[in-house]
Amino acid sequence: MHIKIGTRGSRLALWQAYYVRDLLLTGGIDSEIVVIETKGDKILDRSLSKIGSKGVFTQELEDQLQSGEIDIAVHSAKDLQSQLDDAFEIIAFTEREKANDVLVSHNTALSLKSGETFVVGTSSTRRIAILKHFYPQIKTVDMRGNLQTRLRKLEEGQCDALLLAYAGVHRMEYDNKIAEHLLLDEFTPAVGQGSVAIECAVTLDERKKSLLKELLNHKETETCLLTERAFLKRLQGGCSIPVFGMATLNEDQIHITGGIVSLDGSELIRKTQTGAQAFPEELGLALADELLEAGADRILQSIRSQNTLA
Ligand SMILES: NCc1[nH]cc(CCC(=O)O)c1CC(=O)O
Repeated sequence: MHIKIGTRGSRLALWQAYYVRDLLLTGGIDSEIVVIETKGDKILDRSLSKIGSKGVFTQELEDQLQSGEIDIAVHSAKDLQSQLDDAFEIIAFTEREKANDVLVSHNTALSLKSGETFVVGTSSTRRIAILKHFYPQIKTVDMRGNLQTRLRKLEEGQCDALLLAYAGVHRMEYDNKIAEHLLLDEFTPAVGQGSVAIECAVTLDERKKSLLKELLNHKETETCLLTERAFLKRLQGGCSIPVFGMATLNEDQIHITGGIVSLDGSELIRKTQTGAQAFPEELGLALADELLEAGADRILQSIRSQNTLA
């Protein structure tokens, strides 16, 4: 059997594709990597919320899954929208890396906790709103592009530090620039952060599907991500909405903590729920419902009206 792996061309995306290729090789399966450029890779000068975030990094990959040019598409799980088109499915989530965010700088003495004022580069609405909530002394500047581009901008002095996912920083071997590991109960990650999702067309050969699942899927991570993604789907949070959520598994219990922050950081709602491992989606939906009742509904409304005005 031979598998064609579709991926975007950034260094992090290629790392993910080679990681999947290695897992397949360990199981005796040969594969090749097909690099596909997406709209999100081409458009760097406008904010994602303006080009319409839905599928900008996935459309071209899905086109090639559908036509059979590639067997699987490899994504950072957090970049994959919570509601896939009916023609596609996620067949595997790889084992999650540590999911926390980190502060990255040439000056590794920098710290949010220090209370000092400095400039942080990030385009994530979640990170900006959480910074405003817990660390109002910090200034932020918009910082798009892949990790290498952002690090170059840091080097040029456009900001003092970047706020990034540990997983990407570690995979790109920039660990020596980590100034601070941020707390999971302040900077709760985006849903899916740290795991790689494997997508295929529902029509893919069943033999291929079951072998891919066996070699690539990490059961515990899958349970956590199914919980988180059901939660996100109910809140309808794309990347332009500061929703956060993270599930962990302890014996046969899933714990999920999740919430939402208003764009100006003034209001942050967080809730935690625990449920049986056998019912991840139900737990994610229950947490979302609890949040909606506790005021997330109102925050979402106000964010949506601000986004349409922008
Ligand atoms: N939105 C871009 C993106 N998608 C996945 C990662 C990091 C790796 C991961 O979480 O899988 C990043 C960069 C970042 O947020 O720092």
